[in-house]
Amino acid sequence: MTANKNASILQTEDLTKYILETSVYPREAETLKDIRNANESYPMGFMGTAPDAGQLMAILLKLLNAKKTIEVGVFTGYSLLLTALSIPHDGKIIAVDPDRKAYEIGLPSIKKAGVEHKIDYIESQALPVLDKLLENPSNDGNFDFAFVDADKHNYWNYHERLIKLVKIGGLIIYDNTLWGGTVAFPEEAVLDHQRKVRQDALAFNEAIASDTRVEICLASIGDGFTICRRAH
Ligand SMILES: C[S@@+](CC[C@H](N)C(=O)[O-])C[C@H]1O[C@@H](n2cnc3c(N)ncnc32)[C@H](O)[C@@H]1O
Repeated sequence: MTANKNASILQTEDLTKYILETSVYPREAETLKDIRNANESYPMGFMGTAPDAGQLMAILLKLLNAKKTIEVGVFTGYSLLLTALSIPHDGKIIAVDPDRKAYEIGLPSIKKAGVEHKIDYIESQALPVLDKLLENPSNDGNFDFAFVDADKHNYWNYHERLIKLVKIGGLIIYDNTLWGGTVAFPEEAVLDHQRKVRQDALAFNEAIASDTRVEICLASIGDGFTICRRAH
């Protein structure tokens, strides 16, 4: 068994296509489409957050009335723009990624959408930025929402920091936690290039499942979305 890269976690291209074409693309903002289109010709453009998972994230942001958020792993900005479109006019996103070149691909769409003022983009590795935020006690529990879609081996390090920065009742979402379905593959079916990140995903999934500080749902959407609600 190998992951079908066009089929998301559903593993059938037809079903993925049906969901996208029926309920996602017809309602997707033009500026988000622009980023998706730009990704098609950008190296590793497939890394953009899956639009159906993004649609779920937009609803959660609105249900939460999220105003202050953190994004770890921006790439060309699909999930960032989606977040900026889902929070109020005076909402703020601290968005961290060392790859400014990728961010600049999506920046014209972010500007066109009129939401650039909500974004504080920090060109950096995320851990030092989160540590810096934690140095200021007024940041404890000061964020409504965080989205993590970056280096998978650091997910637990991000979690230990974000659990302090996000308020009780706030959400942290981790992307790619099913890693193309490989988390459930027998070892011999896993391709060499999938092995390392699959191990990271397995370790993270096990750790988060026994973390009593959060309520969790591993939603089988996109490439696996682990939704955590800070419980205390
Ligand atoms: C899967 S992409 C993010 C996709 C993005 N959510 C979107 O919708 O387009 C992963 C991103 O994580 C970034 N990244 C990798 N290591 C990082 C780190 N230590 N801190 C912050 N970002 C990192 C990469 O530069 C890359 O842009």
